[in-house]
Amino acid sequence: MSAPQIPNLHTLRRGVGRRGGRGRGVASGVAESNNETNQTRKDAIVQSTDTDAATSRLSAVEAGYLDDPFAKLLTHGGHVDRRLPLMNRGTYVRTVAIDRLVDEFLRSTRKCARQIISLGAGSDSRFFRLKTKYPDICLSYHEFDFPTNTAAKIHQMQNPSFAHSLKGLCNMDLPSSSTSLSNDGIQNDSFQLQADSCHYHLHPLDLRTLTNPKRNQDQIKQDLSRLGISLDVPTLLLSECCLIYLPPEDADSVLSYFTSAFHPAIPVAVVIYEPIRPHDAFGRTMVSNLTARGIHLQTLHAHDSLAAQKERLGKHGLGSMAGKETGGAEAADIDFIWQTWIEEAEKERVEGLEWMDEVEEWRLLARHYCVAWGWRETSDNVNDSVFEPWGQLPMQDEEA
Ligand SMILES: C[S@@+](CC[C@H](N)C(=O)[O-])C[C@H]1O[C@@H](n2cnc3c(N)ncnc32)[C@H](O)[C@@H]1O
Repeated sequence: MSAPQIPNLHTLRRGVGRRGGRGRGVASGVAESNNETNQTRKDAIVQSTDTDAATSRLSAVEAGYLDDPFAKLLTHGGHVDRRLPLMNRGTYVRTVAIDRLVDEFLRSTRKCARQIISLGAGSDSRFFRLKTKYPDICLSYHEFDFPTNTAAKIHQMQNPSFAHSLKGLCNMDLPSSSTSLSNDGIQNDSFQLQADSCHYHLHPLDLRTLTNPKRNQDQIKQDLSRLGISLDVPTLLLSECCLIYLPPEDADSVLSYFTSAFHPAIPVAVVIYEPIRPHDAFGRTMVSNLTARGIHLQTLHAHDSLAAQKERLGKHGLGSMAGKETGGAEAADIDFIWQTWIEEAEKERVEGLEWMDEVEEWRLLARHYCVAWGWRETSDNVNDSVFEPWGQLPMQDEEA
């Protein structure tokens, strides 16, 4: 959720604004360029969405919604103008919802090693927050993003205040060797941090390059092992507003690439956060506002509802299963999550942070973003289940 994405409610009441406008101008200009320049330009726009995400996070932190000392350190410039209250609340709910799923995953795998793979992680600070919250955690955390974005993140990390916080809060040191921080090195190699059994890997990689249909399962397993990804530990794959920017077939291939590499006996889960419901007035205006900025939510129409998101997860082998294999696929919108996942006292705290005039807009906006989560595992008994707590979360039954 970022400010220019919010449709103006007055416009909605009068009817949806005309499509085109600035978007058509941008589109025709781009069409005149050759394909490569065209793609580079489109990619640059997608890469820049990380600035929206990072500045929204920082705004929510500075307004008191979230406690995240790393948000400022990982945001270029370290300062943002305050977002609207409904934006701050949206960022808050999105973050705590994903944190809750991640926390349950970590809690139920506490006795063993586990792994999180974050697609299009951008400037996300989740790994550092987790390491601060669980100092002795045994976790491999892999982040993927375009080289431009991983380079920018490493640049932010080179700031002495980041190194200081990393040491103080996470008991981790930045590598002293300049090789892993050099501009040359980061284009090809992943950047790594390590403290005891906790590993952080930052991979500069365009995810679309993983979608080569000619690579067979053995080659994929070799690729993953070269990246340091283990195929024998419980793994959570996270796409927080990333796969939506890929062509639908590429987004599907990326999900298959990761989920199919694991043996069925290894617990595997996917968490996705992205917009939904593009067909109503608010959704159409949201899409058209983004199109005007050159941003195309490429998978939005393919996975446009809670049901479609669950079906998508089911197609990747995450969902209800027979016999020893168990699983599930669920989805809930941000409005539902705000109402049912957040405890009353915490809701009161959040509501007390800022006066929100735009309650109607908030609900509309919140109904157009969802979290979807799917899992599979093999367990004889509920006590061994990694994902049993996920099945206990309040579920949204219907498209309301
Ligand atoms: C809206 S930002 C979200 C960043 C982060 N997940 C968060 O929620 O704060 C989307 C991110 O996905 C990344 N992304 C989109 N397409 C990608 C691709 N093909 N390969 C790697 N990263 C990609 C972008 O570069 C950007 O950093």
